Amino acid sequence: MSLAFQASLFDSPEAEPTLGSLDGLRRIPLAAGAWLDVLPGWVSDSDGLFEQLVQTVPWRADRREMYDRVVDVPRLVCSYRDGDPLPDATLQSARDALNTHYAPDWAEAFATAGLCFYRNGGDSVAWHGDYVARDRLQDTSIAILSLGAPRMLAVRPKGGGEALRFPLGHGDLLVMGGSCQRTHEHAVLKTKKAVGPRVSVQFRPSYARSETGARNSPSSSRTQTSPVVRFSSRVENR
Ligand SMILES: O=C(O)CCC(=O)C(=O)O
Ligand SMILES: [Fe+2]
Repeated sequence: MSLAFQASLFDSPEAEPTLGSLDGLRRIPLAAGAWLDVLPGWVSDSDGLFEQLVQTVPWRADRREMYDRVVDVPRLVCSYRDGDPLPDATLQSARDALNTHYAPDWAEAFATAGLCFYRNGGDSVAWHGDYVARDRLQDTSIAILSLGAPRMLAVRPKGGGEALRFPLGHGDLLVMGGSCQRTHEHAVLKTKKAVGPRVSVQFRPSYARSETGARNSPSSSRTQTSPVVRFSSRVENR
């Protein structure tokens, strides 16, 4: 897979990724009990981590049924279930640190990891609330670690309202919490700007699922066959 990622100016080539303190998280309250926690630059020296994930994760190209046709999901994905070893020790440490930090607030630990690979500005995820979590009455937290080229994560209230846009850069952390999955939608929209590749790592409690609802483990996804995800409530390919 070719990589047009411009490595950070500050990473030394042999540097190991380092997790910063989560004490620096800043909370942004949204309407209706939703909130976001943001921490730019949580993971530093992460060029090697990014490149390793791009090269070694068994990325899968999903297809999904949209009304009467089957379309490509516009990004590559790989899902790690509760108990699956993660593809890099830093991701394990990141999930442990998040669980330690948030443990006093809720009982549902981050357990799974969904990885998305956005190859360029044409890759995207359409407006959605994460599967299962959006239909629950209880609050859910989902943490996103962004690596590689910056992309904008947009968040808006369900049913209309102003969209907030958060630039997620290399090593940045954003946690969606409270009622966010059921009262708000989020998206990484396509852009015509020339943007490099990006990997998003989403940590979720075990019941919550990514936008497509896909839950296959890496072992079941190593084949290059692309299962069709039957799920068509939104227009995906825009
Ligand atoms: O790319 C991201 O950071 C968000 C991905 C996402 O929302 C999803 O897969 O459910
Ligand atoms: Fe999502």
